[in-house]
Amino acid sequence: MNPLLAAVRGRLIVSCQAYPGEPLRDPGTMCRMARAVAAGGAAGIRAQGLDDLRLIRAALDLPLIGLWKDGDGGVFITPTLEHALAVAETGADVVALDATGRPRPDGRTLAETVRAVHERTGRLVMADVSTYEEGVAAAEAGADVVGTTLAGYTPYSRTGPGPDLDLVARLARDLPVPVIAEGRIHTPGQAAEALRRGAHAVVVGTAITHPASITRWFAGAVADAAGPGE
Ligand SMILES: CC(=O)N[C@H](C=O)[C@@H](O)[C@H](O)[C@H](O)COP(=O)(O)O
Repeated sequence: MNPLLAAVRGRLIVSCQAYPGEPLRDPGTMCRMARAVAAGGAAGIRAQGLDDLRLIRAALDLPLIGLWKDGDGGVFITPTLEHALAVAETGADVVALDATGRPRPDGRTLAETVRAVHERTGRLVMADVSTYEEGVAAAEAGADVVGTTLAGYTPYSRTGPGPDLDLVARLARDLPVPVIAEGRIHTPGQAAEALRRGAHAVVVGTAITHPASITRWFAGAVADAAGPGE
């Protein structure tokens, strides 16, 4: 197994991302976030945006999964080969990209994109998928690792409040490449369960690095407990 993938086996990877318009949307801030989660035991970092990736790469030696979100509908996670090459250029070890069955904006197939990333950069490719069929196709297309990142985020995939651990288990059972559980893992128990269901590693983002969401969870619970006011 590739040493980078071996290094994250059975471990937690933390996604450090802030969204457009948010107060923490700043490469220096995300770099500090990455250092903070590394201090807490993260075995790898997943991050978005070329500036964030460059800073995090310079600050940390941990395996780094990079992506570039562009656009907000359809294929937006590292949507084209140009985006993927730019992510590789930052020094990220793994290029994460949309590997759903939807047409890619540059007209390339997933297999063509994966091959070009391998040949031109030598980086690993993480295929972000939303269904079992997409996971199988991504492995056939040459992806080095498959993530359940987009489960619940395509119009045709199962949506639920929690992670799709059945999808993790089925992919882990059938694919010849490691499967990373990612998406809506909100508790340590869910992260542990993902590993028990066969995941190679677990990516957690929101529940660790997105204070607005975490605050909303707590504020909602407190408001529910308080009940209707006077
Ligand atoms: C669907 C999409 O755009 N996912 C993104 C992919 O990088 C991030 O916004 C997520 O935070 C990440 O996947 C981790 O998941 P969660 O934050 O649920 O732990």
